[in-house]
Amino acid sequence: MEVIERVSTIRDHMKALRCSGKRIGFVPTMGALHEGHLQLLRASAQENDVTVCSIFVNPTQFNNPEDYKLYPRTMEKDIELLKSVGCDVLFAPQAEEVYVQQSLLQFSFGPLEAVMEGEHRPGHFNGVATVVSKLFHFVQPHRAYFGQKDLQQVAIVKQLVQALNFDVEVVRYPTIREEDGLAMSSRNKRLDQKQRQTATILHRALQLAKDQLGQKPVYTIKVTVEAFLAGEDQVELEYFEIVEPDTLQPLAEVQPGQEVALCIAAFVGSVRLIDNLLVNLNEV
Ligand SMILES: Nc1ncnc2c1ncn2[C@@H]1O[C@H](COP(=O)(O)OP(=O)(O)OP(=O)(O)O)[C@@H](O)[C@H]1O
Ligand SMILES: CC(C)(CO)[C@@H](O)C(=O)[O-]
Ligand code: BAL
Repeated sequence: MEVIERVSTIRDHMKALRCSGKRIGFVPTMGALHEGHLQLLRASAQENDVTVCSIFVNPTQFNNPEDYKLYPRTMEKDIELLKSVGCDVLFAPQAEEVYVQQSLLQFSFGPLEAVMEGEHRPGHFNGVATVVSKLFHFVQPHRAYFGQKDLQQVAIVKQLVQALNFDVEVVRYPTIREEDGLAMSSRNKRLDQKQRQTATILHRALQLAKDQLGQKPVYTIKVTVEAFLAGEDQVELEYFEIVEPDTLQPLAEVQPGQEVALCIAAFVGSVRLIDNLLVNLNEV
């Protein structure tokens, strides 16, 4: 596996690969890799000639400085894991090179960024859109893989690709979970043993809501989920929403046969976690 730090080097390397007719798959990450990331990488390795992974803890998408400082960084172990799944190129740039000047770019995603992560993490999607645009320019992938765990991020990236005419196919890959249902996430590494057990409450809350879908009104389901989390020590619910899965707009009611997304964000101790479930109302 090639490990590349410099922007000029990755540009030259990718240009050469594209010119030789290779199909390029790309998995952007912030590192501290886990099985969720590895599945995205395996899918890319299977569906493309060359797989590139980026590891870059992007400062502009953190609305909370403490979250940025404490974000897990495990580069040596990450390199071993990348080799084990057949990744061809790791791009791990320095922030000074990605941001040669303070970023002044302003994106606007309209209603899509007015809810959930966009509402609760001001500036977050502007930082994501900025860095994803830069990474797409550097890597020039044919396909880019993103996890369903960050459902709103996938929708933002799809809108970005359309708005800027990037010639990139965006693939949404299903959420990979621990055996007890907790969605894998790099931030899980910051949970202590007790909090790690408690953290399954996000998934349990989504299951509880799913069981009531189509039987109880949306408002009642939301109140039930709020009460479920309110009873738990060290847990603070930020939002629970039932939304349309593409526009991410909250639904006041649901119809038979409709596809909906159940989305949740909550603090467990000081660690903020998110999760979601896609549900077809015909199947509940
Ligand atoms: N459990 C998972 N299943 C599938 N994809 C995942 C999972 N966790 C993360 N991803 C995807 O991996 C890519 C890189 O994510 P990132 O490096 O931020 O890791 P993360 O585990 O989401 O960490 P955190 O949420 O703590 O930032 C994103 O597209 C993300 O959606
Ligand atoms: C897409 C991404 C790598 C941009 O920094 C990040 O938001 C992530 O890891 O999901
Ligand atoms: N995995 C999404 C990136 C973030 O939470 O900042």
